[in-house]
Amino acid sequence: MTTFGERLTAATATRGPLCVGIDPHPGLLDAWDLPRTVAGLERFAMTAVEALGPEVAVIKPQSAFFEAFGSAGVAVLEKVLAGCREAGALVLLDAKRGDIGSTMAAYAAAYLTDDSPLAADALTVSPYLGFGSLRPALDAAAVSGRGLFVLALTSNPEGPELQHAVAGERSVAQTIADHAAAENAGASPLGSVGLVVGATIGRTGVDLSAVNGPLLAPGIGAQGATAADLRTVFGDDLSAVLPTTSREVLGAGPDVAALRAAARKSVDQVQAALG
Ligand SMILES: O=c1ccn([C@@H]2O[C@H](COP(=O)(O)O)[C@@H](O)[C@H]2O)c(=O)[nH]1
Repeated sequence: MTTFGERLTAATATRGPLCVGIDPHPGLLDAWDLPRTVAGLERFAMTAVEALGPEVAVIKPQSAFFEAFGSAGVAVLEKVLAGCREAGALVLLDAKRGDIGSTMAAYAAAYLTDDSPLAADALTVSPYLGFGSLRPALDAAAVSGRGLFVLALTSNPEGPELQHAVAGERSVAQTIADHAAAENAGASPLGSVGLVVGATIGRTGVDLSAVNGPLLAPGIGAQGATAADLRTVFGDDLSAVLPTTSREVLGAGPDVAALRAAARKSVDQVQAALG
């Protein structure tokens, strides 16, 4: 069994270090001249899969926009997950799950086990019920060769109030980074427990050097960060950075060739910034 860290390393080496999000915002459906219905959602999402699936290393569907349409929207999400897989892209489901351990076990069954229709290569999770509450997801991911991205320093302006707070001698974010490092210890070339660290946040003040896992960097484009900001945020830890952007690329649609061109432009920009 290959690990998520191994598959991610291979995918970014081949396709470049970029994740593109599928975020079917109502305004984007309008811009693509699609109805704000399940049919519009499906057309939007599957066009994005057709354009980006053969092109980028990782695709990140944002679960919220699918859940907003109820069970029919979740059925579209299932098609997106299968379509990304068929096209050769890794799929990171952005659902930011986090709960008490016994409920976390149910989330792990939903997203991190082979026979689930919602299984993804990796899942975003929230550690704010305590990192240890993620244990069922950590164990399920390890057993099935999947990955997790743990929220550490999020891209939104409200994040620092909680994430920079000092508890004991370390900031909350540093504690999360240290837990991830412990999970990834000894993994090569990269562990499968990543962190989310926003490209918008400036200098992190957090030592990420021991994490040994992928660092997902949202915030480029619509949230105001640029590829050039990655160097400021990550300093010497650029090698494991996986920038992710959604609206910046999706805004180029609905034309498939235009979406691909936008993704390629973003890959070139982040490759230049990461060196
Ligand atoms: O800290 C975080 C964690 C997750 N996100 C998600 O990434 C995308 C960003 O979309 P853009 O259109 O590129 O702004 C979205 O799905 C967020 O939920 C984040 O932005 N920041």
